[in-house]
Amino acid sequence: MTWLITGGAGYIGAHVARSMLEAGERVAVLDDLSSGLPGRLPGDVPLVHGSVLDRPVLDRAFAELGVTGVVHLAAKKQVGESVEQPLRYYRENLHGLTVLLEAVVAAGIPSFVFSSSAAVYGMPDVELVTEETPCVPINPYGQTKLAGEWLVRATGAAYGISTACLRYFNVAGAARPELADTGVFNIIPMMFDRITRGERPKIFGDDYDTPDGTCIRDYIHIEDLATAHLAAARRLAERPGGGDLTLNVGTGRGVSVREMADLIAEVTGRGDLTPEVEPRRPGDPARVVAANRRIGEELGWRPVHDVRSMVTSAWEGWCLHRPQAVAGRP
Ligand SMILES: O=c1ccn([C@@H]2O[C@H](COP(=O)(O)OP(=O)(O)O[C@H]3O[C@H](CO)[C@H](O)[C@H](O)[C@H]3O)[C@@H](O)[C@H]2O)c(=O)[nH]1
Repeated sequence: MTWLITGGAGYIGAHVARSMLEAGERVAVLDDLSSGLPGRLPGDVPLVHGSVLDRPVLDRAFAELGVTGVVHLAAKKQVGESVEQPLRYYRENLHGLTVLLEAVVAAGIPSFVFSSSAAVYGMPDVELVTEETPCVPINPYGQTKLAGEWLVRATGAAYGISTACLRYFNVAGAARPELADTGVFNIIPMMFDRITRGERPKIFGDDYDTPDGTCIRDYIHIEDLATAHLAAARRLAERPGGGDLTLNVGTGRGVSVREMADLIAEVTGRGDLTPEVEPRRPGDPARVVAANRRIGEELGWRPVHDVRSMVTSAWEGWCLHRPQAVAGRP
């Protein structure tokens, strides 16, 4: 099989590509390089510079590369930006998916893995979020992921394509510093950013109904997330002809913002910069932790990395990508 990974030069995509290559799969990448970096990929991986919105590029790539399965990760993923620019998010995430699926159907490709998100659940009011927990997304980003799942399942059912929708929880860490996330959009890089400026990290709200008052999340190491894609892709390849899987990809362990801040202080050696508590950030659920039984049963997958290795590897990546900032810190 040859798997085409859309968005394969991105932070998550490059880790998925690496994991699949190491397991002996044949991989090619399609990326518009709007945020992806070609240097994240081994030189011998075919890289098509193009968008999932560009049907002729897709048709050509499928034919020339002999693509037999797609792992679709190319998408916009910033919640705040999606509120400001909903049309852009619907266009890139949902229209892009539609064009891609049309090309998949036309080419007769039998397997499709879709990158979904815990954002589909919105503000879940449960201890552990199962795949049956109602999906009530609260921002355009989550809406495009939920509607994307519907579209993937409906297309799979209509055309006999085997599909998997993977709902990622909070992704963090890096397999190697060069592959680290370069964005500053999530708690770990946001706290690194403050710390390297010599500023105190911020905690958005400590009056939630949780043991220490701060929000709880389920952080999943990017290498574990990548092996979940590998396992899903292999499962689809083994069972062609249709059928769909919808799976949470999380650890089942909750970590509070306060615990994360303590760990970050320890790893960066800046315990002197005690966090400052800010008001709650609008739209933050108190607790989002995955039930991960289904993915264990379906794919035999389980996470093996802990939160400390996520923070440590993310910090190594941060230091590599911002050497001056880190060297110049007070
Ligand atoms: O400097 C910071 C940054 C974040 N937080 C807090 O840390 C928690 C995690 O925030 P992130 O921004 O890292 O992640 P979210 O849980 O808000 O969002 C993530 O998970 C969502 C699904 O639940 C979506 O997938 C989204 O794209 C992804 O970034 C939140 O309580 C947030 O308020 C802080 O206290 N201080």
